[in-house]
Amino acid sequence: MTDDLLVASGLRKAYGERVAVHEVSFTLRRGEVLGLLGPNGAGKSTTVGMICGLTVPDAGTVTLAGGVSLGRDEAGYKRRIGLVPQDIALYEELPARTNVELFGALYGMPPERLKRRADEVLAMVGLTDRAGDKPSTFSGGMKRRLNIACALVHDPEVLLLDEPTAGIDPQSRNAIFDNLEMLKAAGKALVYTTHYMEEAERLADRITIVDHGRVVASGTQAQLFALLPAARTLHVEIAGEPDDAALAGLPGLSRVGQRLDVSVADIARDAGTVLAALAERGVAVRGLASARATLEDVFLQLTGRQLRD
Ligand SMILES: Nc1ncnc2c1ncn2[C@@H]1O[C@H](COP(=O)(O)OP(=O)(O)OP(=O)(O)O)[C@@H](O)[C@H]1O
Repeated sequence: MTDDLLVASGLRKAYGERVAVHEVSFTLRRGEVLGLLGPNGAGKSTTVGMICGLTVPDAGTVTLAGGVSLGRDEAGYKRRIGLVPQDIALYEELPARTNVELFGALYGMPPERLKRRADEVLAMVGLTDRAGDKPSTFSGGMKRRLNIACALVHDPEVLLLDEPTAGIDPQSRNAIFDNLEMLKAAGKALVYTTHYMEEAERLADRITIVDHGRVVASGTQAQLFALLPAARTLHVEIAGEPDDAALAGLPGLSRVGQRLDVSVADIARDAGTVLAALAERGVAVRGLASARATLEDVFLQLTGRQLRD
């Protein structure tokens, strides 16, 4: 018996000769945000499409708790899933409230419940005051939030969000993150696709890194950072021109002009050792800073490439 709410197993999709998703598997639990992190073209949208039933996989299965799958009970499956697509999907000239109600009607929600629920989801995304206005008068961030409200109207257990912050300002992005954190606290399970490692770091409990349609690593942030040879980099600013011969033999060190970057596993333990070794070699230190490893470092370590172009 597992407490997985959704299990995606061996998903594969090719478009003609091009294989968009080779083999993607992951699990999702209640109250969890799973980050699907990967560069443009990694296969994230195709994967999301297969989970919500918009794209038919060539192979693989997606099963919800209770054994419900698209093949066995399509309507039952879709009622439990909400999708916030990458491209905003709204009727621009219909009021925000009508947009939400239309999405609810697709799921056959009875009118009374739909009315109540439309109020709830519009409040949730902070659009109560604009419920009677048309999306054509909204900012990009407000449209994104309305799209989230539409995806939530039928009260799904799983919410799939495909790059939901594309093209919006930082303030709107924070408003969306607040909404998502609230949903998570309410026990919803979220799949959040992004190529922004900062977003995955902030929101995700577990992260599945995809590249070229394959899962290259999966785990909590701590588990992913453990794949790196060092958890932090120590930046040491030095005086004068260092003698490379004097620096030779110091492990994990690289020099960028008058800055030395030293990879260290444990800052408290290793910083003193590094400084002592430099003093011993007659290298004068003018400044010291440290930076923690990021998911960008993890991606680089695993693929040899940057996450962003
Ligand atoms: N309908 C389609 N027809 C043909 N090729 C497609 C189609 N959809 C996606 N692809 C290709 O599949 C690969 C994966 O695309 P996908 O959109 O899933 O990636 P992504 O990780 O979501 O990228 P992005 O963040 O840029 O949307 C790409 O090479 C893309 O060109």
